[in-house]
Amino acid sequence: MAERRFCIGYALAPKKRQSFIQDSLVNLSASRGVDLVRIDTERPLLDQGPFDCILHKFYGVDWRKQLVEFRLKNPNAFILDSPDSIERLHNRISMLQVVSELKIDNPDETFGIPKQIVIYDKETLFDRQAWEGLKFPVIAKPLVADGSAKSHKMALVFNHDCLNKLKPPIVLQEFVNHGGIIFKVYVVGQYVKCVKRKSLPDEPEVKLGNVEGLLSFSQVSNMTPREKIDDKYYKMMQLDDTEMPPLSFLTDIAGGLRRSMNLNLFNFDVIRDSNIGNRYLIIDINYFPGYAKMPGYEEILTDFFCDLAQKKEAMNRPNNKDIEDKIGSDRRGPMQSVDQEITKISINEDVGGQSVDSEKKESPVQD
Ligand SMILES: Nc1ncnc2c1ncn2[C@@H]1O[C@H](COP(=O)(O)OP(=O)(O)OP(=O)(O)O)[C@@H](O)[C@H]1O
Ligand SMILES: O=P(O)(O)O[C@H]1[C@H](OP(=O)(O)O)[C@@H](OP(=O)(O)O)[C@@H](O)[C@@H](O)[C@@H]1OP(=O)(O)O
Ligand SMILES: [Mg+2]
Ligand SMILES: [Mg+2]
Repeated sequence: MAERRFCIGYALAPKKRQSFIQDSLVNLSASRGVDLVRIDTERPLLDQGPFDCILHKFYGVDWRKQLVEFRLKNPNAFILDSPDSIERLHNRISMLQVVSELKIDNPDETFGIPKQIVIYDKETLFDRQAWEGLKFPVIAKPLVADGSAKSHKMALVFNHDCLNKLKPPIVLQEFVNHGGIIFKVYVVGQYVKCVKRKSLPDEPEVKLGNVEGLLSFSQVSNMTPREKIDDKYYKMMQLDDTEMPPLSFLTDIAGGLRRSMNLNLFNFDVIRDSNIGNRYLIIDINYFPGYAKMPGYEEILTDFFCDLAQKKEAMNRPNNKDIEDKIGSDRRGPMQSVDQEITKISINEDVGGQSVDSEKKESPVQD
């Protein structure tokens, strides 16, 4: 009998396709029965396939409609992840709200988010009352985080004098000294991996190079060669002495976020407060981040795909009790909970106003 293969269609922007779809991943997945097939987003999705799973980081009203139609025709296929769930990460307030609601019992470490306010118009920007409780310096971030270049344009603001340079809607977030190092925590289903990266230096140093009361920057922790973050990178960037946060702590946070956001593929940025050594702050969550920079990304992603394939196979069997038990004893814990999340997809038919038009989105500072 012919081998049953699991077909994953991917819809990714060219930059993401280039970084993520590498031969090493495609070949490893293929050797384990998983085919990665490019979806031509210029053609109707329903004319392509068949697909057991759709992997996407692609936006727009039309794409959402196509996913709704695909879902109706293929009720047993997985869609990673649901556009509604991803949408939450496109707004820097709803993105971090989920962190504030998370409860984790940990005697040794605490976590939260920096103090922040949202400003929708210029009037409120100059209203001192709106700033109550917020201390300089602050980071002005565009409210929208849709992946456009503008949505990554930030500004460090040191005083009230340069506020006219800011363009609402923005989030003003207190700058927290964190020793110039950021932890990026990658989540792939139940798998969690933390890496270190260079970040903004602490306040006195960052203030030095600034004369105007405002310092613009963009994707500072992404200024890294497009290669894997490994020990060589840590040495080169002088990051090797920095202690990682406890992995069990990060895994608890990752699991909590995964469940409450109903997402499988994301990363979150964590900084450690220099003044309170065991206090961690989550400052950003990104959908489908740059996994290719994660050491061993091919194995990690392939394991995840194979888990999906196994689950699909189990779902197709008339009596799947034994298989469910087998998957349940998997080394990464029960698949059931992950897959309940994957299959529990609701795509809102009413997609008006949800599209992402990168050119129309504003940056926080005047161009
Ligand atoms: N509250 C904060 N305190 C100190 N530094 C911060 C804070 N918020 C952000 N930063 C710094 O600014 C950088 C960019 O911020 P943030 O991660 O929110 O932007 P982003 O454009 O969404 O990033 P990404 O490229 O990860 O999507 C961070 O990597 C970190 O170096
Ligand atoms: O550029 P890379 O592939 O490495 O991935 C980056 C990704 O860019 P891409 O999805 O457009 O490619 C970004 O997504 P958008 O916010 O722009 O949607 C964001 O998630 C970054 O945090 C990722 O970097 P990482 O945090 O993993 O270092
Ligand atoms: Mg970030
Ligand atoms: Mg981000």
